[in-house]
Amino acid sequence: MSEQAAMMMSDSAKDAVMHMAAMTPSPPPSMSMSPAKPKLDLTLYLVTSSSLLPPGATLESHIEAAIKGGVTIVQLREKNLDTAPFIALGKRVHSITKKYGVPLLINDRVDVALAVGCEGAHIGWDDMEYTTARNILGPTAIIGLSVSNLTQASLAASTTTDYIGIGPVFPTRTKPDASTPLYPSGVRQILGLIHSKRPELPSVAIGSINATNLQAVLYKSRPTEGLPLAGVAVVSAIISSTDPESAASGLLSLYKSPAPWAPPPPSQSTAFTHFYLPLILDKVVTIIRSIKEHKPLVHHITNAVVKNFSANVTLAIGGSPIMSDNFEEAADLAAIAPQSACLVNMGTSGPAERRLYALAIRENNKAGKPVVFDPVGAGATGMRKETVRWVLDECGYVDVIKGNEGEIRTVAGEGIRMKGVDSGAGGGIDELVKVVKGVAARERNVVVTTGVTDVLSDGSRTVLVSNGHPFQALVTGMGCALGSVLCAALAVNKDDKLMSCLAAVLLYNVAAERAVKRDGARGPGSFSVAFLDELYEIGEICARGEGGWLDSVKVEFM
Ligand SMILES: Cc1ncc(COP(=O)(O)OP(=O)(O)O)c(N)n1
Ligand SMILES: Cc1ncsc1CCOP(=O)(O)O
Repeated sequence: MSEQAAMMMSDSAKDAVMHMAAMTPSPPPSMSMSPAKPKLDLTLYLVTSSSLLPPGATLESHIEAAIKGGVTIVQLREKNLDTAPFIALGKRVHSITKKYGVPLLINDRVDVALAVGCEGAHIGWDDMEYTTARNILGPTAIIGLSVSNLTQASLAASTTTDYIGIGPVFPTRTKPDASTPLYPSGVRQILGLIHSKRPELPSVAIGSINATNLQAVLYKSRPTEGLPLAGVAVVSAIISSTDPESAASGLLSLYKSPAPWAPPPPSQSTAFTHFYLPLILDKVVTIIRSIKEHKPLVHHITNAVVKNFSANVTLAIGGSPIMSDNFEEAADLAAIAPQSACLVNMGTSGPAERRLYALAIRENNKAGKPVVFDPVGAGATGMRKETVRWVLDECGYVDVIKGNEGEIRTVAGEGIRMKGVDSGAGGGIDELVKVVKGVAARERNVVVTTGVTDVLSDGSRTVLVSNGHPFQALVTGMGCALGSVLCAALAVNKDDKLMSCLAAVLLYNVAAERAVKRDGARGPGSFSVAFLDELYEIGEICARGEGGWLDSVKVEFM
């Protein structure tokens, strides 16, 4: 179809042409858009929307600047243009993209793509059916398909599409009619499904991706098996910028650098790989000694009930506690100390606290400082469930989630209701292990579940710890203050987060056992004082390089 023909045709005539093309089993060579399939690099995918340009900017100059900044593929997505101006714009833009060897695709309008003679089209579920588009554009055109759920992903992966656009990842103002946000965990599920159907098929994510969340999207969406995202697609992050070249180069450099919270390659964190107990306990001692040596800062965003006890626990192990709910110092606190971590405990949270969690998590992510999230009472109210979802889906990355069984089951999505904030009970330990592993794999972090037997997992390695004492359940703040110890251990040992958590849990629970053996620990009150003494004492023992206190550990590796 020629440019003129496409411009002059009514919609029904166009449909008729498309329909005829659909009936054609293989396209005549003249319909092919280019002799060979252009190289597809989805790394940084610019999707346009002229309406979002800053005042005075032109789409052409913006696209050229963005390509100079590193954009690898462009999609012309202009919802309000009639056919003739759309084709004219397409031709102008194509003359730019061709200069840089960057493919240009047209959104929705296969006829416009054909008239422009560009490299292909991107089509959604309300647009032309894939086979029809392929028949019209020919085998060498690049054609991408949108998917917003598993059913669409399954259908799209059974076509010969060149790539899949998964979205929206987050809520976005750019596409008011977009489906429910998938968040990185939903993208991950879709990637898993695509892998099972077409293992080589590349995908990009789209929907409010920007410099703040790009690395979290990449990291959290990465499936255990199969291809990770082949790129990210953005509209406003580049189009609305007054400096599109820097916006693009900034995104590209974030894309190419490892996330600050990503653990080093496995060869550097060997200690926990073979579950060799003496080696592991050696490492536990080293971590506890290191807390005393480096006095890591633990920024507590925690509930009023437990602040005092948490500060005392942090001090007893050699850390440096700061309790701050101040928006204005969250960024400084994340950056100020060479070794620090942030505890986000949602014990008493409301809308203001939620905004603070978001800020603190982002600032600590940026600074490469670990974040521990304690979803206190997660299942108790709708608001708490929503806070959990929001922290995990929208606030960036949390390195560790720590909670009791009921809380972790809620995080897993079981939605059980809890009475107050005490532990809920579920099935047996094997079933709990499955849940804990599942959450850790989904979030790509470490999950610590406290109970008579604590279950720690990073999604592939799991360890059970059965130390501790029933008095722990009778002291307010005892569960929350474990978050402080986890933070201190993570701050001094980021290489193997599961190992840091194990060190914290062993220190905490062995201290509890030793506390009840002390003279005078008659009940919860005297126990809590003796417990602080024991935390301190074990730190001193570790500082001397001694590991005898670990003789009583009850750990099982799975
Ligand atoms: C790369 C990429 N992925 C998804 C979309 C969304 O396409 P669609 O569902 O057709 O919605 P509109 O863009 O037409 O509003 C996309 N455009 N690009
Ligand atoms: C086209 C599209 N498809 C899903 S979300 C979206 C819009 C993305 O725009 P932005 O990057 O500005 O959120």
